[in-house]
Parts: sequence; C-alpha cells; structure tokens
Amino acid sequence: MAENPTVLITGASSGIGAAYAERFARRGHDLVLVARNKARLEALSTRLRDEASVAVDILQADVTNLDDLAAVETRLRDDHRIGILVNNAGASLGGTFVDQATNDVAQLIALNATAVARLASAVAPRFIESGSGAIINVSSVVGLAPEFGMSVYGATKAFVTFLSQGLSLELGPKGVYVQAVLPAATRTELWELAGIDVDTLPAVMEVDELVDAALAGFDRRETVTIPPLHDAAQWEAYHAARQTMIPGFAQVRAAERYRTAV
Ligand SMILES: NC(=O)C1=CN([C@@H]2O[C@H](COP(=O)(O)OP(=O)(O)OC[C@H]3O[C@@H](n4cnc5c(N)ncnc54)[C@H](OP(=O)(O)O)[C@@H]3O)[C@@H](O)[C@H]2O)C=CC1
Ligand SMILES: N[C@@H](C=O)C(=O)O
Repeated sequence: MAENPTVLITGASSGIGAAYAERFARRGHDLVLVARNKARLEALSTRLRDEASVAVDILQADVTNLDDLAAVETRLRDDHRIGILVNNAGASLGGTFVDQATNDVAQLIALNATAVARLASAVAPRFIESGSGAIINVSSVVGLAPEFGMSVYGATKAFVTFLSQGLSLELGPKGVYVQAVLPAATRTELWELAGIDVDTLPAVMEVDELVDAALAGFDRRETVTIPPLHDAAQWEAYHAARQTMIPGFAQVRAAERYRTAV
C-alpha cells in the first residue's frame, strides 16, 4: 500500500463517517466521500481541502440502490489510488420486529449488510493483487447482544462482525488488513432518525472519542476493536470460549441429549 493511500468512506456526510474523513485528512490521505446528501458532502470536502490540503472527491450514492452501488464498486475496482475502504454507511430502525414494516427490514439489510459485503467484494481482489490495503467495517456491540431488543439491526451488525473476522482470516495472510469496529451508543443523528432521543440513553460516547479509539485499534492492526469495552479480557474470554467449541462440531452422532429413546 502507498504510504498515504486514498480512503473511500461510505456514510461520510455525518456522524462517524464524517469524523473518519476528518481524521484521515489530517493524516494526509486523499479522500473519496460517499453518501446521498451532496450538499453536506460538498461542505465537508471544501473544509477538508482547505484545512488539510488533501484532494477530496465526492461520489453521491444511495448504497441501497444497485445502480448507485455499482458506481461505487467500479470506483473501488478501478481506482488504484484507493488503499483503504471504510464501510460505515448505516442506519438503525425504531420499534420492535412486529412493528417494523417488511420493506423497512429489507432496506435495513440492504444498507447495513448487503452494501458492506458488495463493496468489500469489489475491492478485495485488487487489494490481494497488490498485497496491501485495509477494510474498516463499522459494526456495533448490538451485534453481540440480542438482549438489546434490536433484532434486525443487531443481526446486520453480527453479519458485519462475522464477515470482518472471516475476511481477516482469508485476506490477512495476503497482506490485506480487515478491522471490525464495534461502537456502543454514540452521539450521532442515527438515533433521531430511528425515532429515539439520544439523551434518554444511559451512556453515550462522543463521535470524536469513538473514532480516535477506533483508529488506535486500526494502528495496532486489531481485528476487532470495541472502544467502549474497558475490560479487554472479556472479549478475549468470549473469543476463546467460541474457539473451544470448534473441534467438537465434527461429529457423526448427535449429542446424547438429542437422542430419543426408541
Ligand atoms: N451512533 C451510534 O450509536 C452507533 C452507530 N453505529 C454505526 O455507525 C455507522 C455510522 O452511523 P452514525 O454516524 O452513527 O449515523 P449517522 O446517521 O450520523 O450517519 C449515517 C451515514 O450513513 C449515510 N447513509 C445512510 N443511508 C445511506 C444510503 N442509503 N446510502 C448511502 N449512505 C447512506 C448517511 O448519509 P446520507 O443520509 O447523506 O446518505 C450518513 O452519512 C452505522 O453503520 C451505524 O450502524 C454503530 C454503533 C453505534
Ligand atoms: N446504532 C445503535 C443502535 O441503534 C447501536 O449500534 O448502538
């Protein structure tokens, strides 16, 4: 990877994506900013060009629209200056599963899961060929906790974390770094858009703190970065418990507790 490769960031018009754009610009990276709100992208790009003297391109796209998404995929395939993909665009959905309209459920999966996988898939072959590159996938702690009661949102984020871990195993040995970032509640517009007052939540991290911590994990080349998790040993224990089960999955017979007496 070039020393300061161009960074393509989805969902860069606000919140976590805009903070990533600012941080990478300050580090001297040129940027390609992707989102639907062109006016916001233009305002951010003007500011970053002035403040950080980097080149900033805008790609207006709704990543749930397959034509728009194809344009982003083409850019990732063809633009050899892009060495880092930040898969950040995402949303939440208010209400319980039965309150959520079926089309809204499908739309959330298209945004939070399908687009993430397609963009990673578009860029991975080129990164492998160059033996370098990085993919940052913004997931969520909700993907670890069905108890939070956000079933579809959490399922999309479990997908993103799993995809990242799998891609890390597949692409890591070929020189490509993959990171999953798992924020907990962070002060962005996402909450209001999902109909939730962020100030009613018990603890909320500011965006700058979240992205600085995520980038500390990036610089250490962590596979999974959980900025709000103070006790890192808890994640290690969870990871170790899961790995302990793996050798036991190869069995000819069902477990004793499932064998019915005949
Ligand atoms: N805030 C939080 O508490 C947490 C957030 N996250 C994750 O962080 C990521 C960023 O969210 P956050 O910054 O909080 O929220 P914001 O609502 O501030 O930002 C979401 C970004 O995604 C973009 N976006 C939304 N829909 C689309 C679309 N269809 N096509 C293209 N871009 C889209 C928005 O831009 P535009 O509207 O211009 O298209 C915006 O730039 C998400 O993946 C979210 O799940 C994870 C854990 C906690
Ligand atoms: N985006 C939040 C939930 O809606 C979260 O991931 O915590």
